[in-house]
Amino acid sequence: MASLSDIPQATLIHKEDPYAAIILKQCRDTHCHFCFNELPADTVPCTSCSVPLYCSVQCQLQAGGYDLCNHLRRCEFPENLSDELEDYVRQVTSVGIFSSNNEHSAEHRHECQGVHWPAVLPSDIVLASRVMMRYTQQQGHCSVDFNIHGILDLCHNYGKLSPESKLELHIYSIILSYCLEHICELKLLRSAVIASQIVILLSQIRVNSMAIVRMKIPDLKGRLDHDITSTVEQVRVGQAVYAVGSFFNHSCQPNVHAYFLSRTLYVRATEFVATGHELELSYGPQVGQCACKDRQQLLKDRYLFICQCSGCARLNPSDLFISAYRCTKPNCYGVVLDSCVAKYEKQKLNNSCGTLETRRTLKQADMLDDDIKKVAHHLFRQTCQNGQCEPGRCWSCGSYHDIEASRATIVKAEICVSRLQEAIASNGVPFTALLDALKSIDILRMHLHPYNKRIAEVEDNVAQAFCLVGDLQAALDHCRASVEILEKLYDPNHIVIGNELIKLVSVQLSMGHHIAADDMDRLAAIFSRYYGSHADIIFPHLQYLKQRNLQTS
Ligand SMILES: C[S@@+](CC[C@H](N)C(=O)[O-])C[C@H]1O[C@@H](n2cnc3c(N)ncnc32)[C@H](O)[C@@H]1O
Repeated sequence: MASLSDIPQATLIHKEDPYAAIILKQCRDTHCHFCFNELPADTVPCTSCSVPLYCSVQCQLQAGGYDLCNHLRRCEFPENLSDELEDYVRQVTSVGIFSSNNEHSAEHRHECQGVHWPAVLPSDIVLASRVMMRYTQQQGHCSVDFNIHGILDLCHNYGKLSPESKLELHIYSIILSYCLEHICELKLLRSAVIASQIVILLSQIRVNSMAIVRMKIPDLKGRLDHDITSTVEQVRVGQAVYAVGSFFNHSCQPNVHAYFLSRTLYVRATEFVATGHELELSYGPQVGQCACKDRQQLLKDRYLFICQCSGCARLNPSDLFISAYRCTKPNCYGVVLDSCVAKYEKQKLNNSCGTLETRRTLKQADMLDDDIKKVAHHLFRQTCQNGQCEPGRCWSCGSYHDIEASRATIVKAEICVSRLQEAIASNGVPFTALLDALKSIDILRMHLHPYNKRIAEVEDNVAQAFCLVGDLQAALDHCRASVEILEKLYDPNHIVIGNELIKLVSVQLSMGHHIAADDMDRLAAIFSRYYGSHADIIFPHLQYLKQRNLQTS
């Protein structure tokens, strides 16, 4: 997926409804089975089987239960339909919701009649059935003798699956073809061939389906501002296949951001993208979130590919800092890496620039970030080859750091951090737990690089604890200390920084401080870069903070 023209930052570049979607099992009682929004108190069940719950009649109609579909196909309206609803039904049927070649298909229809597939079968298996049924509904016939894996024409990774996973797919394929033939009365011609094609469809769905997420934000009214220091959380509510959205590759430093309103996928450019450049979103891990080796491992385990994005291929400061130890020499900012991280980072250098000789001739120093020059000075010298960039050696001055001894000390310090986390979870923080955690931060800072992510995490925990005990000034100081580190690990305009700024701003408002217009503008700019005008819908607390700030001024 590459840009055909220059794309300005924050531009909405893609909007798409899913080809097929399904609610996750754990959300069946809490979220609408069609739009995936939270269910209101008055839920609307399916008219035929009462199993799926919807937030409104509109969603119920669009999902299309068996009876409803049959009535509407015959242009009859169920007797108990109100005038208002009848109007709505006329409207949706006239735009083709239940006609052939429709935009939305009646995705629940074939699962209605008490069969209840989504409660029994794994989500991706139900998704496969929905893909096939939608295709046959569009084609207007009830037999299948075609290229099932050609319906979506997406890539798959069947060849890379373990024998156990392959066997599992074959078993589910047989179950699915049996269900489609015997329950949905779908005629699967040449069923042995069809079963093997369903296997490929299933592996396509495993590679290409996306998790639909919602932001979990509590009602802020009546709560203290500093109560929202740790509240923004992404919750997976559904799984869906988007025919075009599936073509975006992954990058650990993405230039586009995907989010959802109802079940619609939105993709927005988070930076300027020049003509011809690849448009890449993140499937999960990102630079700044975890070390390169952990990102690679996660993508390999979950998606079975070795990530070749620019974030993993090129040296970047974040990957050097994120798990580094500090140099023993005072005032030296050099990174000290353990053997595993050092191996990865040196490999990147070799991949991008070849031999040391080439590196010198390429004037590598000009190509690298200033931060890298500061913390890994030896990358530009021959001494790197002679052991200065070995594990345990500072990559800037070459001093030796006993990593094993540091690890042992850190393990002890972490015990106090765990105690503090437990106290936060139980909403009661004893003073001694807080004091011990403060000592732990000092120990971490003595052994870890100043931009090591663990320090940011512990600073954040301590900020939360100070909020709970009501010492907001201390909370603010620790929150700032955490943000300062995160700004070194992520782009300063990354959404993660936006979320951290919300915490900072809300603590400041609780203290009665007025927030500088610059800070509010920065916050708004970050959120609109990722969510455009949808930011206020998805994050209602942004508006709340703006109003509170006006009241404070
Ligand atoms: C959802 S598809 C993306 C579109 C796919 N590249 C195509 O041409 O249809 C996901 C697959 O693309 C490949 N892929 C995506 N991002 C990648 C990356 N950063 N490095 C290597 N392979 C990647 C992997 O094979 C992965 O299983």
